[in-house]
Amino acid sequence: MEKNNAPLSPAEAALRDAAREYHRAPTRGKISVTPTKALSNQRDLSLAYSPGVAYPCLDIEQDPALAADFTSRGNLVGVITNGTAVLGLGDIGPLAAKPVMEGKGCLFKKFAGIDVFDIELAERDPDKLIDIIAAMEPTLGGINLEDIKAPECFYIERELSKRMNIPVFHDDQHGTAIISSAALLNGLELVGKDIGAVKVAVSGAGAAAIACLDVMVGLGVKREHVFVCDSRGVIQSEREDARSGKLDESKQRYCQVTTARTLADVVSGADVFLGCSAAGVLTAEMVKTMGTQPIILALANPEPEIRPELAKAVRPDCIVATGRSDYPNQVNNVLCFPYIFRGALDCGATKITEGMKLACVREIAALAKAETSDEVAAAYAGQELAFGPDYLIPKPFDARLILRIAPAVAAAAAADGVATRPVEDLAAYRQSLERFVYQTGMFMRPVFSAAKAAPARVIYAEGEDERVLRAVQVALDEGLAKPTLIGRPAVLAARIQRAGLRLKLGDDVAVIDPEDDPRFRQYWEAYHARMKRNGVTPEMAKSAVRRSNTAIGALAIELGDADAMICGLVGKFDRHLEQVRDLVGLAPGARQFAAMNALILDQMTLFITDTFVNDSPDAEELADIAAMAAEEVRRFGLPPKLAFVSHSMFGSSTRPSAVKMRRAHELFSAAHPEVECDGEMHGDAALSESVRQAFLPDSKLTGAANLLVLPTLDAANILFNVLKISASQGVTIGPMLLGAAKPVHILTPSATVRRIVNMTALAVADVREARG
Ligand SMILES: NC(=O)C1=CN([C@@H]2O[C@H](COP(=O)(O)OP(=O)(O)OC[C@H]3O[C@@H](n4cnc5c(N)ncnc54)[C@H](OP(=O)(O)O)[C@@H]3O)[C@@H](O)[C@H]2O)C=CC1
Ligand SMILES: CC(=O)C(=O)O
Ligand SMILES: [Mg+2]
Repeated sequence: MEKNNAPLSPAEAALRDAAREYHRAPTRGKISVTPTKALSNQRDLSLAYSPGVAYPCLDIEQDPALAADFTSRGNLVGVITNGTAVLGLGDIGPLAAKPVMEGKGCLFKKFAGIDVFDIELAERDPDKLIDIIAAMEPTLGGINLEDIKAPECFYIERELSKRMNIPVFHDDQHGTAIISSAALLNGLELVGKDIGAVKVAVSGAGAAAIACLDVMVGLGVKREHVFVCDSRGVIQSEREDARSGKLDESKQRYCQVTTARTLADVVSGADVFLGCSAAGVLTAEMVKTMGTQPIILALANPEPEIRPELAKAVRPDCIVATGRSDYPNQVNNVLCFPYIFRGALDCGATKITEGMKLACVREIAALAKAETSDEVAAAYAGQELAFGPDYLIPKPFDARLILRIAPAVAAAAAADGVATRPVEDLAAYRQSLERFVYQTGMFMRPVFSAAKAAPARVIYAEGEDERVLRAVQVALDEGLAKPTLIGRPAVLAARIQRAGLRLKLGDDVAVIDPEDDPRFRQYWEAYHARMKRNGVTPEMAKSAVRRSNTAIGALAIELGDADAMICGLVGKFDRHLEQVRDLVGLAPGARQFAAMNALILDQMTLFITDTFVNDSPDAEELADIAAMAAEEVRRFGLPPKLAFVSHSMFGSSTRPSAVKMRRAHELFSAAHPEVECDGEMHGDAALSESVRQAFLPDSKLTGAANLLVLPTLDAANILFNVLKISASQGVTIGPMLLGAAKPVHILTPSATVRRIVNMTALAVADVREARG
């Protein structure tokens, strides 16, 4: 990556701006510390702090193992750097490294539920660094060293592992080694080459490269087949530093007696290229000279040693992996570090052993060859996920990573004798890990993937709204949709310019001018044809089409000019619904419209219905609404789990609304026996299995419900808004309109750009689903 003041392409400039905005707003940075206990009265205060806190303190003094029960230490990892080798950006210092460390913290949390303190230390002296980090043992359950440069990192990690009684892991070394080794094993299997016979050319001799090589040699690569370059060329015996004995021991292990001097020399004839160095150092010319079906692991971040398209252009037979998420085969340590720590923390491991690392290699390599689960297929809809040159290793959003790696690591820790709390029942442990699978990180992924696989034509009724224009820009950049804006061209152009957007009217984006469009006649005639038996004259049809952009959008869908519509950013929900009801109508089999909203909260994702349409649906209507809502939940790759919620708990009340909810559950359950559901029940019972089981141990609903069916519109709408406002970090999706004959979503005036983008993706995914 170029430094910030270098000229950037428009796409790179857009990414830079988006990244700055993402880091700055709505809160500064990416991570915060949140209390997990109530602290709302005098008693809480005396428990959380003095005097009550003294008791767990004294208990821990007596028995240090109790710190795992009484504090958050057992789930807390320190991501620690001194900023000397930050991604491929180099020695940018600890302060500038902080966004990366916060980022690692987010990944730990989202993928494995692990809390992180990111700790950036202004200290370069290895011995002092060791002392500082070792002194943090009482605070942390594990240490993830990050972006500390070689060769110091080897010494630092070795000494800390010796001194500390908690897992210490240098992510850039071992995380990278684990993933790249899995990719190498699978790549060699695909090209049918023997690991003992392949020639490996390497760019980089730092933390990542040396660790990768050590594992690869352990797996069978012959050391004499390995040729390594650092920033000064090939590491070989004639080099001045080699002759004078100044070569670090880690490089010395790979020093060769050879006439090769440059990367080009060693790449020639190589079967494998491993790059953990710097952007663009491997040229297309060099790739041309590689052996048959070469495997190229170009892992420098964020810009790899070579872009896959350049390598493929000269060698279509090559297999390429990079550290980036925008190409196939993302070899990135994010596939490993959340899960190896999950397993290590859960069994109280005191070390990360070779056995635990090899367990990760095995699981990751095997996972790429395992049959793809429904969730993964949904998450990466439209992509080829069969083991092959473009699918060497699993994808980061593969939910099975945690389910497979963490138990394998815990088992290996027990086998190696480092587990202080060995996991007794691995099957039960694996099941307990499912709670992490459907959390926020994964949530919109299936919908976006489905949309990207087949971008459909989405029409936006409020095209002139700046939020819509910004969302459309994102939709275009992401390849989510082919947009049509309803709006006056001059106004649209002025607002696009004022917002500094790049979308081009008529080019990227179609336009319907509500004041002057050649299709006007066609549209009002269609309106009239549809409404003439509702007392609408041709003149009234003309005026209705002129007055309502939502009507224009609905007619555009009706006449085949668009596939889906987003509207509702201005005006009342019910006015938009009226147009949709009249002009789009109900889907075959649907008996009413309904609305559902989703909340992505820290601990869970919740869908709530009916938030906007039906005042007080009866039991039959609620059962129908629940069925439509459950279907929509599946669109997110989630198995729906329904709770019909009420003031009543499994018959504790006989008031009409309790009876209604009970009946709604019975009707739904009879029609959809395959879906997990129960009711009527309290809201807490819906989310807590233990509360529910105290009343009904054999409930058909397991774990937490993810879809709450509420008795009335008031209840649903109020619940949704209260949750929305009380969850500071919550993301909301919706309202999703259920029951319409075509994908139409009526948003609300409070919709943000992000919500419009999400709803665009959902509308496109709906189109895809409807087309089958
Ligand atoms: N995809 C992934 O998961 C990961 C990728 N990486 C990437 O690997 C790269 C190195 O990281 P790391 O090992 O932690 O950093 P280090 O600083 O420890 O090592 C960097 C190495 O790259 C060498 N190098 C620098 N420039 C060149 C060049 N032009 N040609 C050949 N070698 C060069 C350095 O040479 P010298 O020894 O002479 O200074 C050094 O050996 C980064 O780009 C990082 O983003 C790292 C970890 C994970
Ligand atoms: C991925 C990573 O840790 C790095 O590039 O440094
Ligand atoms: Mg790193």
